Amino acid sequence: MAQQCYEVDIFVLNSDGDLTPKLPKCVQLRLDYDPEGLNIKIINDGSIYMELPVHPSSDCCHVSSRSFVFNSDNESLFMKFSSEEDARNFTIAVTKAKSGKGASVFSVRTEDSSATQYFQFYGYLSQQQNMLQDFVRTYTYQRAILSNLNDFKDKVVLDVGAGSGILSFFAAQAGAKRIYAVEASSMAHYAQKLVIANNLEEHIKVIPGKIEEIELPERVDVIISEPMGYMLYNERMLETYLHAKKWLLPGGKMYPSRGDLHIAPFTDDALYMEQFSKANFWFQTCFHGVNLSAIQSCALKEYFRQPIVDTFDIRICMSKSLRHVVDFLDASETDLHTIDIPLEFHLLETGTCHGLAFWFDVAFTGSQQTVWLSTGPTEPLTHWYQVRCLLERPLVVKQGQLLTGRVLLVANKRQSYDVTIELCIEGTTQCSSNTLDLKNPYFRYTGAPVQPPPGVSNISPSENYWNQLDAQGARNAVNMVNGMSVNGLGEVSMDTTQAVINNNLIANNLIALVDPSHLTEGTQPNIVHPGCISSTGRGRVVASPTSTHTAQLIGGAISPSLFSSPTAPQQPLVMANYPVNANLMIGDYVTPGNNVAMPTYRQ
Ligand SMILES: C[S@@+](CC[C@H](N)C(=O)[O-])C[C@H]1O[C@@H](n2cnc3c(N)ncnc32)[C@H](O)[C@@H]1O
Repeated sequence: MAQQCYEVDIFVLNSDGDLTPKLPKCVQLRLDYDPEGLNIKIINDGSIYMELPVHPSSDCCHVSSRSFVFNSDNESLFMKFSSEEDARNFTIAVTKAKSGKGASVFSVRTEDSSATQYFQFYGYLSQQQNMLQDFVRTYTYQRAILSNLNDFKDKVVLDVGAGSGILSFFAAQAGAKRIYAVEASSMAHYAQKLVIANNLEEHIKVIPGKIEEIELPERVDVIISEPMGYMLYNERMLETYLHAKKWLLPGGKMYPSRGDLHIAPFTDDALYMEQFSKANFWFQTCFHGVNLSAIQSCALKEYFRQPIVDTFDIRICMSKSLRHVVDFLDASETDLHTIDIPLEFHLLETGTCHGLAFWFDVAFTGSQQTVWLSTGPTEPLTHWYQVRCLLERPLVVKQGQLLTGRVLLVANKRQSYDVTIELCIEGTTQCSSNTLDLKNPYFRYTGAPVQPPPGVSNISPSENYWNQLDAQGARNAVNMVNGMSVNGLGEVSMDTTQAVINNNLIANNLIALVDPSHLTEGTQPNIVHPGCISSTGRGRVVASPTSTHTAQLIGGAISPSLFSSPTAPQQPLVMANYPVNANLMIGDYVTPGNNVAMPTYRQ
């Protein structure tokens, strides 16, 4: 990590202009990058004696060709450098940190308070861990990179917003020659520690700082990043990602290469009533003797300004989703300041439209393979969930009608967007609109499995349930017949793994895929592909988000058929040893060694 160090003698300058040694001997001054500017660390005998943050209002200046004065809270420190050159370099760095603010694209578009809170958030290991433990996210990135070795082998890579450095490590695994891992939060220190501990200093260069403010020694072949926020655009980090293209060589690649925002009208009476009822608290005319009703309408506005972050059954969508595509190779950062998306939906059902649902997919278009990462409601849940924007006045619509309108996203200085949704029923005068604050979403996800919307059963659900159970019971009734496993449906299996899966996994209700090679009678299997239940509840277990290997979830466990399937992974990657009696629940997000708490930020 680029760091500047200087040998200095430090004195206290008193009000008469006299100097008294602060420390008996020469000490080291170290200049560390800080998200708000710079941090001067006084190092005495190898440990930090004092820290002096430098920001635009810091009171300091050079006083001769070899000295510098820094006024801290209660004293003036006089620093005497061992050479004029050191003093000059130190002064340049401090002056730049003091005045540099306001100069970069990032600082012009961001309020200081927002940036401080944002980078503090990403400076926490626990927050990086939450993202790392989003298995769908992390594994898909790894697959996208490792499936396209040609794009990485011996190439120079830039990791935009490297965080813990995980994507840089994936690029190193793919054989990249050099990787610049740029990270603006204090997480850069930890990334550097990981680089050293993994013996990759030759390949991964951690650069603390903002993409908009750092310099690289060369241009790069590939840019990798995970810049997506809620509803794709929240955080405005996509602009940072696009800004980074100033370092991309002609013909270079972007991972991801494209983002699709999906938008669909939805119906959800329960959600609408929930928000309405909360606001109705203010409708009381005698709350402890006080009439609150004068501000009920303001409360309603406030609640309806909050986008809802959670997941839902796709069947609440009243038409096919519309897709708004951003090509990261073509787009420029200013394209994302105002995003105006015209809408046209052909309604598939009659009912009440309560607003618009949003989710996004990104594609990694490599030269060997294209890999998709989806946050859609039909896919395994990620820490981005889905987002819904409610209308305060819902629209009653009929099947076959055309719903038109627009979504207008206007970027703000709080690293987010003001979202306006407008919907009109064609051929009528019925229109409704709302403006929401994406920076302040209502995080509604509880972990409870999603419910299908009422009224979608066309057969008797009770009978259907018992029929399925009967079939599964017969399937589980495995007997050995002439050395072969035969189940109650007469299905034959030569594969000993099936019996073990039946005996252990189904019995213990584990939702994860196991390495078949470890499945021998009586031993505990290694879990190699911890899966994630799709948001449709009893849907699929995904073997690997990038593969097509899926298994049906039957009675709370995976179907053994995955392992007899010709498409099953031949050599599954061993991710972790997982105790077979781990107490996972259906719908739990499964990662090695942990059940993930979903992050509450990315806002
Ligand atoms: C969503 S996290 C991704 C971290 C890591 N790449 C990963 O995939 O786990 C985004 C990271 O980008 C950093 N970041 C955001 N804006 C940045 C900027 N303008 N310059 C450098 N880093 C930035 C944040 O501090 C955060 O650590």
